[in-house]
Amino acid sequence: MAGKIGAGAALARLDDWRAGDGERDTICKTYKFADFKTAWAFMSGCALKAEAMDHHPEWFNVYNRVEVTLTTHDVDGVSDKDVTLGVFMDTLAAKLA
Ligand SMILES: C[C@H](O)[C@H](O)[C@H]1CNC2=NC(N)=NC(=O)C2=N1
Repeated sequence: MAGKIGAGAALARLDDWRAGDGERDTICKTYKFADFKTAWAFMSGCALKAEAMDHHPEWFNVYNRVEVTLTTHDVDGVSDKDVTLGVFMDTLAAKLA
């Protein structure tokens, strides 16, 4: 099981992510797409990756905006899995831009 690395270490390996503002150790990012169907395509691609990783995002979608929070419940904080999923999300978002 991947250990907790903490939001700070994760943010050093990601672009334009930020630490969550609650008590929990999390990282967050808001993506804005051209329209709803592009946002949905992003979420669909990420959902398949999340299932393959058995590691799932906490997210909110309204129209073309997707707000993502990543943390690893099993270690009660940010782990390498969150970095891996965050990199995947950034790569897919760039392709859909
Ligand atoms: C049993 C445990 O819930 C599963 O192994 C997976 C499911 N998806 C998950 N997603 C996230 N973000 N953190 C987890 O610890 C996690 N665990």
